[in-house]
Amino acid sequence: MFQVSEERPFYGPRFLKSKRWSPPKGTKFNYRIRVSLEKINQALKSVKYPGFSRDIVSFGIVRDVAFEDGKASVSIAITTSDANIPPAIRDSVEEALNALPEVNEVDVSVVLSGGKKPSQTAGVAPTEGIPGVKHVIAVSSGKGGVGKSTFAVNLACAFQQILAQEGKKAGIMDCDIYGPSVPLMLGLSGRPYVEGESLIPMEGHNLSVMSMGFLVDEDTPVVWRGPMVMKTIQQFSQNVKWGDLELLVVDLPPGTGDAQLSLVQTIPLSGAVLVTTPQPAATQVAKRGARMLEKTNVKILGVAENMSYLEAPDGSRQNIFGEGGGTQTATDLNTEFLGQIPLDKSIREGGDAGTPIVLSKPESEAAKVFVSIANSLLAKVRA
Ligand SMILES: Nc1ncnc2c1ncn2[C@@H]1O[C@H](COP(=O)(O)OP(=O)(O)OP(=O)(O)O)[C@@H](O)[C@H]1O
Repeated sequence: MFQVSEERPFYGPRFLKSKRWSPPKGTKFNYRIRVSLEKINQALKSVKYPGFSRDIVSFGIVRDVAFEDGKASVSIAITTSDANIPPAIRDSVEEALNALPEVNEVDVSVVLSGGKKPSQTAGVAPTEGIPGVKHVIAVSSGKGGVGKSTFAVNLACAFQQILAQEGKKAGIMDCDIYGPSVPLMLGLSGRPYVEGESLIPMEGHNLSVMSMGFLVDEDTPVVWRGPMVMKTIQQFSQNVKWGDLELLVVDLPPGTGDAQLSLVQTIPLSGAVLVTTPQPAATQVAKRGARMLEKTNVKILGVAENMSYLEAPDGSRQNIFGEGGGTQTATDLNTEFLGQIPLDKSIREGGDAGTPIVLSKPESEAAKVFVSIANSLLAKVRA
C-alpha cells in the first residue's frame, strides 16, 4: 500500500490564515510537504514497471515516501531474480522525481523482498518463499475454458501420489477467483479454520487446499473480484499455514494480468506450466501469457495440451479441437512439450464428482499422462 510519512502536524493554508498566529521563523509549512508528496506520488505513478504498462505504485512495490528540505526519499521493495530490474526502477524513479521543481535531491532505496540489497543478490532468485513450501509450480492458460483447473487438480493429485511414496506432501492454491472450481473438483466445501491471523488449509484427497471458493460467496459480483486478486495471492502465500509441502500447485485465473504479476511479485516460482487446447485461438493466447511470464523471469517448465483427441470405441482418434497446437506452442517457446490429455467423459465426471480421474481411474490413459507430466515436472524443479 502506498504510504506517506507525515511526522509533523498538518497546518494547511486555511488554518494559517484563520489563526492570528505566525509561525516561528524557519518553520517549514507542512501543507507544502503534503502538496509535494502528492506531486511525488503522481510522478511515481508515471514510472512503469520494466516491461509492463502498469506503474510501480499500483504494482504495490512503493513502500514509503518522505519529503523534507527538498529531499525526496523513496523506498521500494520488490521480488525479482532479474538483476537489471532494481537499477532500472531506481533510474526511472530518480528521473521522474528530479523533474519536479521542488525536489533538489532524490534518495531511492530498492530492497528485494528477501531483505537483501539488490547488489548483493544480483542474478539470484528471491529466496523468501512461502514458509515450509519447497517448490511452487503455477498453472497458466491464457484462454479460459481450456481445462486449466482440471489440469491443475489432476496434476496436484499426481504429485501427491508420487510424493506420498517419499513421505512428502503436495498442495494446491486456487487463485482462479473468477471461477474457483478447485473445491468442487476435490469434493470440498465449507470454510477453512482460522488460527490467530492464519488460515488452515482444507484437506482433500491428502492434498492441502486453499481456494477463494472457500472464502467468497458464489454471488460476489465479478467486478469486486478483480481488485481482490493481488490481495488474495498475498494472503494465500503469507497467511495460510501450509505446513511442510514439497510442492504447491497454483491454479492461476485465465488471462495474463494481475494474478500473474502479483504472484511473481509475492513468491518465487519454480516455474510455470502452460495449458492449451490444440486450436490456434488457445495457443495464441497461451503464448502471449508465456511471454509475459518470461518477462518477469518465470521459467516456463513446459506446455501441456488438453482435450487433444477423442478416442472412438474402435481405438481411432478424432481431433475435435484441431491438431498440433501444443507441440507448436512448445517449439515456439523453446520449451518441452509435456504431453497430450485426451478428451474423456471420465475427466469431466471425476471433476464434477469431486474425485479427479488420477484417483478415480488410475489405469486410464489420461491418468497415466498426468502422472508422467508430474514426474517430468518434479525432475525439472529438483534438478
Ligand atoms: N480433457 C477433458 N476431457 C473432458 N472434459 C474436460 C477435459 N478437461 C476439462 N474438461 C471439462 O471442461 C470444463 C472446463 O474445465 P475447467 O474448469 O478445468 O477449465 P478452466 O480452463 O479452468 O476454465 P476457466 O478458465 O473458465 O476457469 C469442465 O467441465 C471440465 O470437467
